[in-house]
Amino acid sequence: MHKPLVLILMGSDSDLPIMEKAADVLNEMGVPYEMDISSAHRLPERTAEYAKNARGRGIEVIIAGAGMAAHLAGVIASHTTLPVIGVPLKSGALNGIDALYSTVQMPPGIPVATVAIDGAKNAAYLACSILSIKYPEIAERLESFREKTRKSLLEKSKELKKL
Ligand SMILES: Nc1c(C(=O)O)ncn1[C@@H]1O[C@H](COP(=O)(O)O)[C@@H](O)[C@H]1O
Repeated sequence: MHKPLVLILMGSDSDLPIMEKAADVLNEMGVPYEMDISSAHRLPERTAEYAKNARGRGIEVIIAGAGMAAHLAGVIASHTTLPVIGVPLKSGALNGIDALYSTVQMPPGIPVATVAIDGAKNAAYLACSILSIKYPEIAERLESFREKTRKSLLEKSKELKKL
């Protein structure tokens, strides 16, 4: 069993249906990951420990997903210099706009690379891109995924023209 390179954290188990899409992509890409629930609001000490220990445990990228007042990714970024990818989640009365703003609007020096609302898949692809700098096999898998997407779209275009 390979040691996890990506840590996926989410603020609540209610975030799992979206956040497991990041796990699906990492599985497809053959990237070992670890996934857990940890809230900066409800479990502040544990969340800080997760972030502080991540690099020492061999984690290279962190993906953090949360809805509403989504401080999880930013708080994690404040405790580590690893790249942190934030996924604002659609939850609560404001449909994810609250989570988007609170994830993306970080003060200078503590960046969170923020993907779209519910963009868990792209968070995983971005994690793969970051890892591809060091791991040529991940770069190759990304290339072949892009090639597959390209071919499938061209095929669909051909089918459409037949109609
Ligand atoms: N934004 C945060 C944080 C945090 O930022 O630390 N912890 C939980 N939450 C979010 O609260 C929403 C409602 O959570 P519940 O469904 O557990 O009530 C979830 O989307 C979660 O990510």
